[in-house]
Amino acid sequence: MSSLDAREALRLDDVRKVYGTADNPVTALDGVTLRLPTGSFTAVMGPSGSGKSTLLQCAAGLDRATSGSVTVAGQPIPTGGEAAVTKFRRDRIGFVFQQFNLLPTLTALENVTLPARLAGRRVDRKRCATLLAQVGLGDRLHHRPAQLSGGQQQRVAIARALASSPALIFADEPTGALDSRAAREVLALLATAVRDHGQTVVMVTHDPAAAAYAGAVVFLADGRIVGHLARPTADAVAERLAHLTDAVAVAGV
Ligand SMILES: Nc1ncnc2c1ncn2[C@@H]1O[C@H](COP(=O)(O)OP(=O)(O)OP(=O)(O)O)[C@@H](O)[C@H]1O
Repeated sequence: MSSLDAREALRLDDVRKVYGTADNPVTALDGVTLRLPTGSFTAVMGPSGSGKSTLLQCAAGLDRATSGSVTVAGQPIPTGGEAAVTKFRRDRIGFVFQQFNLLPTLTALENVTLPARLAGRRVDRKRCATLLAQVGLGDRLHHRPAQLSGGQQQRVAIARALASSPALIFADEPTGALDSRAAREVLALLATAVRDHGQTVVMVTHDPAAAAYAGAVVFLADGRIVGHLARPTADAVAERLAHLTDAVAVAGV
């Protein structure tokens, strides 16, 4: 595939991220190369401190890699000022966070239309309402977040992420604040967005049961990709993860 191939929703080439000072550097990502095709659902897993959040931050343009390149749907993340990167993110990337990140004073529908309003795009309220109906909240359009359960709030956040038809959705521990039933509903929605609508999703999770909803799992340890599992089951993921955590402990990291 060429470097401008839009069938590749995400491409990382030899991405390194070093925090700290020259005297005391912390290498959070140590040469990560990754290609994710459009329409894929990938879970990113690894021991604590392995670089999962850093990978997501750099891949989403929320933080800048120290070296290497990140390409979203064939377009490199701009290297210019913050305004260009913000526009790039708004146009191409959706986010789902552990704590939902809804605005408490806005209704469900207003939360879903907000990104378009902020970006100065035409607001398609009908489409946003349809998305809320698709995530099972057709009768909650005018409720505020405090009037919704955690699972319902996360479903609003998913509708919000889908509203701009982004090339890529990043989900950071999307089920971390939910009970297991609400978690299953949220994961099923993400999987449906991928299967039925060709959405691309990258999800950071600690939970093997959540990872099993993805089509593939990428394992990180010590800032490097150390494994890949296609068609994961919760048991297979848990086993791989246990080995990784043991290996990190043995290495004294
Ligand atoms: N802003 C920062 N400044 C310095 N070091 C950092 C910073 N952010 C992360 N790190 C370090 O980079 C490494 C990777 O951190 P990261 O948060 O990406 O790991 P993680 O896999 O997401 O961990 P967890 O599962 O615990 O959330 C760790 O060693 C961490 O201490």
